Amino acid sequence: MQRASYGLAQVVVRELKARRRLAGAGVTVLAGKGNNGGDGLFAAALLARRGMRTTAILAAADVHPEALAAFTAAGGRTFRLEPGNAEELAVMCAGADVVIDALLGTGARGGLRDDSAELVASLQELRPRLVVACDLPSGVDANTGEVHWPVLDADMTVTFGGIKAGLMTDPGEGCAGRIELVPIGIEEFLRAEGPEVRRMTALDLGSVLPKPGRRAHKYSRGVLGVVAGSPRFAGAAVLSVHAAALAGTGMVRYVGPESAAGLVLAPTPEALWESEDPGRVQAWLLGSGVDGEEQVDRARTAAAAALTADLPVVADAGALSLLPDRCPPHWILTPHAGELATLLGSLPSTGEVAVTRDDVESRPLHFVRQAARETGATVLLKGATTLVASPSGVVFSQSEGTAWMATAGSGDVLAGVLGALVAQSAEAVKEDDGAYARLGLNPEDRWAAVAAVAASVHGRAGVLASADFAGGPLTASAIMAAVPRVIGSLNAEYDRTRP
Ligand SMILES: NC(=O)C1=CN([C@@H]2O[C@H](COP(=O)(O)OP(=O)(O)OC[C@H]3O[C@@H](n4cnc5c(N)ncnc54)[C@H](OP(=O)(O)O)[C@@H]3O)[C@@H](O)[C@H]2O)[C@@H](O)CC1
Ligand SMILES: [K+]
Repeated sequence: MQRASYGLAQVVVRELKARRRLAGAGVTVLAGKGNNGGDGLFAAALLARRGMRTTAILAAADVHPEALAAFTAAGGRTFRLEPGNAEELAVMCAGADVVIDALLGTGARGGLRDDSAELVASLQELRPRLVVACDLPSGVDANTGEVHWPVLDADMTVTFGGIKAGLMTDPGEGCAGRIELVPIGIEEFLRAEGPEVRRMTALDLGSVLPKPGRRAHKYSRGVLGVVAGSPRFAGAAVLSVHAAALAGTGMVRYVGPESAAGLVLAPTPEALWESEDPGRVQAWLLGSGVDGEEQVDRARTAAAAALTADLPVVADAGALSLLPDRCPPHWILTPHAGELATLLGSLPSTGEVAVTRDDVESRPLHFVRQAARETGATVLLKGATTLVASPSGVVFSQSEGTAWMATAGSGDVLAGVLGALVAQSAEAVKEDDGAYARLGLNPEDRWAAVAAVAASVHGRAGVLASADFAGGPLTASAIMAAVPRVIGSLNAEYDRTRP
């Protein structure tokens, strides 16, 4: 607890310094009855000893006694939250340079209640200057990221020992701001337990991104068959094929109507076109923009061929309705929240209970796991934070992108990047001592890692492309154009820093 509160106080000092508000700063801590409130009060005591004006709002009759004693001994003022004074206290809190939210931590059941809920709802409206959440924003479920409103949106969350699953999963992640991890000595234990939700670091990405050997040729580097687009939605095929080519696959074979093929080949003359059977491929990308009987038939034929030949498949958009009864883990589905709701509704186990887009957005971790478990496929759920679940329950969370990426065609680019990585990675995933095995993943969970790599590369490409425009808006084409630079810099960083 001392390490946690010391780490919290240090981060607050650093943050105030960066904002040039350190001298004589006003600090208010909202303290609940558990150890989270204790951490907040001990941290505020340290800040009081540095000369800051510290105030505690005590949200329970019996807060952590030692922490409260330390706080008052350091000169902190206390106010008790009582029926009827929440609004008045909220106005007072809003004037502070920093508000520390230490109402509820990992021991919470449900969300803020009664007066605490009223205080936080009022304070949220008043938009305090700087909010730092202690361990996690109060009201966010540490294990699932599900949120019991109201929650005070944090600018940053100082979390202890390990990054909780709920801070890597929306909607919780959306309330947490920047995450700062403070080690408290339990990290080895947590590592042994294995993380609930994983996140690929730049080093992880560099270790698994496919790199051609000296004797590589286009066939050895992975041939991707693509059934995408249609006369009506030709753009989806144009984008996914070009993105796949940029993400380093040896060759793309496009299967579709001649009218779409003309458009596809114009920006990507490297691709080959077949109206029907494309010959040998290492993987398939099915679905983006597939529409109309003929193109749906091509996607269905390719899906059946993939199943027979045991080839990996990326199933996007239209192909989500062409799945076999049971998919293998090397089928990677890429729905957004609305498509996942539809998919879940079509499964026998959930068909009785309608799942809506809102349900998926409120409980993405729950539903992505359910979809993977029940389809047998690896499921990548697109969103501000992209979650990837393997059928065994292993989950990756990647959140590198920017909100500007919520633009038409962005998902087609992701599908193309993922298709390219899948076509190139099929051999590496099978190796017992290869890069994926070194991540400590069982073979069936490695496809989720491949999908997480694609999500991360896509997100990083969006950020890089937006930076080219001083952080401005993006098109899908701009995201796509940045993909080779992202792959190049991740590989270079890995070569520079690998163990
Ligand atoms: N674990 C570790 O190794 C370390 C943990 N550390 C810290 O401890 C924190 C966890 O502390 P914690 O277990 O005391 O939980 P926390 O959330 O502060 O309080 C829960 C209490 O509040 C109550 N309560 C429950 N729900 C409620 C609700 N909805 N609304 C109102 N009240 C509610 C409930 O009491 P009850 O209602 O059952 O009487 C319960 O007693 C963790 O986040 C981190 O900050 C660090 O110091 C480093 C090491
Ligand atoms: K908290």
